[in-house]
Amino acid sequence: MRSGFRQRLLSPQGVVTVLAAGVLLLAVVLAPLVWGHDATATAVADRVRGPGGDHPFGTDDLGRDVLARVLVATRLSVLLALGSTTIAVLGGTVLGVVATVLPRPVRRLVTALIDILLSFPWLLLTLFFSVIWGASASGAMLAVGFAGVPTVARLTYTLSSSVSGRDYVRAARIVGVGHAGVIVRHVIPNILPPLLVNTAAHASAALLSFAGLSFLGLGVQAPGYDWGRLLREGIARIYVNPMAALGPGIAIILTGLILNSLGSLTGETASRTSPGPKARRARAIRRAPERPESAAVVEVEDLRVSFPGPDGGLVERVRGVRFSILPGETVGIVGASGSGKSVTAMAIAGLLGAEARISAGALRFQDIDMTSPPTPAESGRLGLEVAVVFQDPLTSLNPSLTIERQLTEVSEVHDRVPRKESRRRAREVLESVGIAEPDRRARQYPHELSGGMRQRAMLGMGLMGRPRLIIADEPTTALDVTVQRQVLRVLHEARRRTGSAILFISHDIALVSGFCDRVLVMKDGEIVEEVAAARLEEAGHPYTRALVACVPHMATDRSRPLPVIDEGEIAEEART
Ligand SMILES: Nc1ncnc2c1ncn2[C@@H]1O[C@H](COP(=O)(O)OP(=O)(O)OP(=O)(O)O)[C@@H](O)[C@H]1O
Repeated sequence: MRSGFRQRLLSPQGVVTVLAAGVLLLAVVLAPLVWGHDATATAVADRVRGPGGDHPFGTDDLGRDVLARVLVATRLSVLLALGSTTIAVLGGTVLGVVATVLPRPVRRLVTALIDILLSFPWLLLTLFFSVIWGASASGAMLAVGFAGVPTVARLTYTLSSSVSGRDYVRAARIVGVGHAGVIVRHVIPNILPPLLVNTAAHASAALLSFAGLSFLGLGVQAPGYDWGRLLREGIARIYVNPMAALGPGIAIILTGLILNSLGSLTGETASRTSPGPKARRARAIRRAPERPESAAVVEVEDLRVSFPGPDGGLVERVRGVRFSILPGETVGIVGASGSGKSVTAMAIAGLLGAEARISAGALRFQDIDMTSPPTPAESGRLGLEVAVVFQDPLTSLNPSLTIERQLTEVSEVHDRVPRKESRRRAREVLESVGIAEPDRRARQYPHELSGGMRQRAMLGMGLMGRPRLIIADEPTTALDVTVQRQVLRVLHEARRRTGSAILFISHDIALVSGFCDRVLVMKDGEIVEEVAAARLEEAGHPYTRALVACVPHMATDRSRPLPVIDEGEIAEEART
């Protein structure tokens, strides 16, 4: 993993970038000490000289060495650019990340404000702010910094919104990780690479803006000087000594290039490094009250889920769904894409976003009423007792955390299990889900595992708790048939060992009927039929019969095309 970074570092671009950054750093640190005297010593007899042996860039109108002044100005120019970049990046990142977890109306307000500010050109904003803070070095630093906040905030908001919709963030929420934990552990490590690249690009733009402000007389004031100020002084003498203007100009361009190259190098690095700070939080867990063994794990009565439609109204996607799941039972939901299978399952797990409007006669997991937001203790229990395995193994796991870290999160957050113990347990669980060499695999990142292993690792996350319900949302769709079987076997084994119930979602009625005890058939947001898996052939609803008819069997005539589901025919048949 890190060899990729080494390769990049050892590439011609990497070597040149590192050497150039080293020279720049030396200039920042040493130039004022080494050339400080030459930069300020006046020699009236030598004033306004062109480039020559003693003065490679010539002299200014007080006879001071221009090259020495350009070198000495490196410190102030770079530090001011970095200062304003820090303001922009810190302010923008905090605003962008926090905006993603704000309630919808406030979030809209904040993003609208960011968009309005973005519609003004950066330079215009900078000039506006520099008028507020006055023509000084610190005023210009604040102006350039604050003018950059909206750009960084927009980028951060877009990046973190896309990450916070990922399955592994949803999984972390199930585990009960709060907003701060999700941001620190899951969002920031995954938006860091593009942010770092952007920071470097921002630093080089800030350097330019600073030079611009000083050039206009709004930045660094005499007797101080940065490259922008030197440029301003040099322009006046450009026909006598072009190097007086070109010198600081070249310094600005070279430094901008170094910052940009560092950005791409660092961006690549960040995507391959392990996570940043580790937030740890444990919650008091209220143990589940004793319940009779036969009581349903899941109870759903007249569940309706709506989402805002394109015209602003609500569109009902799940309509009057009703079913229950007993302990240890395996229930399958089949149906066409968009029929509401996932929405139903996510409603049970409490994982629908804030935009979903849920109403139900009853929506209960164990004794937890899922129609209202869970209390902290209930969240803790949900984290331990509901396991979710999503369809896409690549988005199900956080790419910036090792497998072990993702598994131990559950027990550390909820069970206050010491790190060493939860690591031991993680290895046990990995072994139990059929992952060979659990020690080695635990230390790897998701991309180093095969698709089937990632699915099993995801199931392992659920098994780190005390699952009463495993929701498997199309867990095998992306896998080949052999791996599908392994994953199903592991699911089956997990159910046997833990006594957990399974809600298994799939398009594939053959798979569901082979794996589940009972099948719910969904169509257009409704359960049109509930049937024992063994009696699917006797299904009464035309849609179920059509689904079953599409599955080839030993007696299927292979010379003829498989039947196609005809919606019109089914509707007609259902009416009669
Ligand atoms: N957050 C959301 N906002 C708006 N509409 C949504 C949202 N989530 C789901 N829907 C809509 O609800 C309907 C049911 O979606 P759901 O994901 O449950 O389908 P599904 O049966 O699981 O399909 P698939 O098998 O393709 O995953 C779809 O029309 C989908 O577009």
